[in-house]
Amino acid sequence: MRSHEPTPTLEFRRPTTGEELIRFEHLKKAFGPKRVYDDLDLTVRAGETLVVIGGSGTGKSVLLKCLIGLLYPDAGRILFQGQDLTRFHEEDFFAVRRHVAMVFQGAALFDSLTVGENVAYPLREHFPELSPQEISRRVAEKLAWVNLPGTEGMMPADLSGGMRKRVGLARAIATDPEVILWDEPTTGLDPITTTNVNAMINSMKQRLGCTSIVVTHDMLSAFAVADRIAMLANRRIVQVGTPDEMRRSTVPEVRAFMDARRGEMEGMEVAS
Ligand SMILES: Nc1ncnc2c1ncn2[C@@H]1O[C@H](COP(=O)(O)OP(=O)(O)OP(=O)(O)O)[C@@H](O)[C@H]1O
Repeated sequence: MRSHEPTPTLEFRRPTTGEELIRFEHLKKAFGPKRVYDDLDLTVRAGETLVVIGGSGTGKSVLLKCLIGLLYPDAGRILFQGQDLTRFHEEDFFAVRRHVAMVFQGAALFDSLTVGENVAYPLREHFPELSPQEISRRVAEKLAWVNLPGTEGMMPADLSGGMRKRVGLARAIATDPEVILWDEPTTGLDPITTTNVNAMINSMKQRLGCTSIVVTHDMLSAFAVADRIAMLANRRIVQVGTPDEMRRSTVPEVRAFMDARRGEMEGMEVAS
């Protein structure tokens, strides 16, 4: 919880591709005795897909949660177009979430609402001025984008896991966010659905021109979508680079992580 000094609400301007959009600076975070970050630095550029890799429990999801105000770091700054989000109160993050949408690990749908009502939910929250016709139009558009046209009247319980995931995505992108956060988007999915999710991440970039941060330990997925890959280990980012730079890395933590996943990587080389 923040102290009650006045904070500005987020001022957003459309970024130019390649400019610095988000910067995590000297971030520290602990849960009791468990130190997650000691001094974490990471920059995200507008229009890129940045994949954050790292072992289990290294703090990949915590990073995304700090960005949308579900958690606060203990020290350091999170700059969004130069505005320090760590000074924002919880209620100020409402404005941030219109521009930064998170696709959760589970689809986290409202089971008592239809598919259409689920996708309409953030639109009603963030754009109360929209007419019911415009909301229906946008819902239909987003469901078509995730290859689920005409499913507005279905209930979440009637959908397969992969379909639920896609409805979750349609809901996350309903407000046309500039930044999409993907938390383990391919975990637990079969290979075909995984390929579809990777294609979706790439197509959102083409369609929305958005910036994505993808948290995963699925290296196939990482290499399929990343412009750059950041490796989290030992409570900090140990290297950021293009997929090729990471493949050729001599940083011990990166090498160890890649070597442990050699099977996956070889599969990828055969497949490509
Ligand atoms: N709300 C919380 N309260 C206490 N500890 C937490 C909380 N959220 C995360 N942690 C701890 O912080 C550490 C980092 O968690 P995080 O979920 O970011 O890991 P991760 O890298 O995403 O792991 P995984 O790949 O297994 O999902 C873990 O040790 C986790 O138990």
